[in-house]
Amino acid sequence: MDKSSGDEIWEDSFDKLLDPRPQQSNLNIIKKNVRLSYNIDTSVENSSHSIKGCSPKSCNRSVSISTPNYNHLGKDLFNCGLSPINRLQLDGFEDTTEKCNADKDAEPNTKKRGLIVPSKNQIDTFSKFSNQTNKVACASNQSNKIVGVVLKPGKWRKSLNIFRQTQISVLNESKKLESRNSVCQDRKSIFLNGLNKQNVISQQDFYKYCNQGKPLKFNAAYSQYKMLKTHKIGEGAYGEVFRYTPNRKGCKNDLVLKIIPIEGSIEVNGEKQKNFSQIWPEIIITKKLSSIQGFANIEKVSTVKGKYPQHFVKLWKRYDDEKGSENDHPGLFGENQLFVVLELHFAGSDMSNVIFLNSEQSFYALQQIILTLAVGEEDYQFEHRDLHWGNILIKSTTKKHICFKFNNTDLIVDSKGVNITIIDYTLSRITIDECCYFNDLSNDEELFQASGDYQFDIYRMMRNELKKPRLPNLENARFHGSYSEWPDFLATFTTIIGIDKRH
Ligand SMILES: Nc1ncnc2c1ncn2[C@@H]1O[C@H](COP(=O)(O)OP(=O)(O)OP(=O)(O)O)[C@@H](O)[C@H]1O
Repeated sequence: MDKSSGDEIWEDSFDKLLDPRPQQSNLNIIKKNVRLSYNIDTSVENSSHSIKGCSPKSCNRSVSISTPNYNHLGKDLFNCGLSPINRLQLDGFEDTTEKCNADKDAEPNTKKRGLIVPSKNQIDTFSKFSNQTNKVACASNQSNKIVGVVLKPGKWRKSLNIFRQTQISVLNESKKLESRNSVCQDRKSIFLNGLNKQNVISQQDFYKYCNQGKPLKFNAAYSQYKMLKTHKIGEGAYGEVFRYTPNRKGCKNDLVLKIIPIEGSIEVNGEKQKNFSQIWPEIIITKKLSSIQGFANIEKVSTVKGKYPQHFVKLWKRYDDEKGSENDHPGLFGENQLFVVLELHFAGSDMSNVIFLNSEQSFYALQQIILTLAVGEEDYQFEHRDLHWGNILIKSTTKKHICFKFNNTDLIVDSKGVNITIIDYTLSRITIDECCYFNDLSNDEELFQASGDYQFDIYRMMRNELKKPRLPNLENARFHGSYSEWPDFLATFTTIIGIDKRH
């Protein structure tokens, strides 16, 4: 906000907190040109102010943005059907503000958990245009709006899978889409500058990494007697997550098990199971980042074999009854099924389910997120690449401060009672000893066609950034998509905290 403009009138304690902090600017952690908050505080809700130099026209935003940021600056404040500002409306989404004329005669959209399924008209339009361009134009909409797969904000992979399952006949009409799907589902981890043989991790190498000679028996390794107060707390497209208190002395932390089926031939949750090589980057990344404040703390990785233990199946059913699961029933796994189990420290609830007590708390949570990313990037050229609020966990803490070590400099941030943890490195990238581990996102064409939230615009914007000519070396790869994500992230984040009146 331009202070000379007399706009201080709109400033509140939250904006003041966003003044660049000299220490972090000097370290290049906070860029000087990071956009400040748009004052999405409670004070702005009943106002219709604008920010100097950033009128909707002068903002120069792409017409494909489904959640234009400038909406909350003008009279359309909080009136965008796709905006996270109206997050609660998204579950039963009806886009009343930006309907395509072509939709007028369309049958109503089918709603399935977590997914806003496009109408037949939208899909036809999608198929028609997707062969020509990766921006799907809506015939009657002058603004070239993306109408591909409309996904719920946050975890998108399951929604995408459900879309594939439910719309399979329509997708079959488009050969190009069909072939993209098969490529996409057979996603491969790629080592940027590794040798070919490094692409393949043998079972034996994997077991060795887990300190095992062979897979353990699932039922015995995770018998219910070793675990107290076990319950399912979450799920992803790749696995189930259970929380428990270890039944052993001296173990202070609750742990979570992330159980991921691998190497099997049956599809699970609409995805082909990963093989050892494909899961390898996630394991390496999790282990490497584990010692950095703000990343998930891992206790151990193991490989187990066998049917899903009955006590986990019961907990899975309970979760399904209470909350509804989008995943396949784990009873489908046979005796020979292999699973990789990640044992992580319990790190709290994801941000979409947390209500901050005040603006300070949310601001310091943001500081923690930024510093975590900064340290990860500095130490390992880490990029998360899917950092939506479902992948940020928040836990209360009695510690007054959270300490980070950035480039041998200690940085201390107030906790304000919250501790953040960044999770889910499925799409992340890391460089260790000159070897870069990542999943190739470029095959996930539908992800770049998705709309429904500003989150999906970010994916497109990042892809465009990466398409810009550059030298194929690591230094360059590192430069792209680094701190440049922050302004948008910051804007989204401040939007999010503003909308839910969390302060
Ligand atoms: N360390 C943890 N502490 C607390 N909850 C966790 C932890 N790790 C995972 N979870 C919970 O489990 C859910 C799924 O975990 P995660 O995102 O790692 O799975 P995934 O299969 O990789 O997801 P995706 O579908 O995005 O690929 C999270 O959203 C979160 O609610």
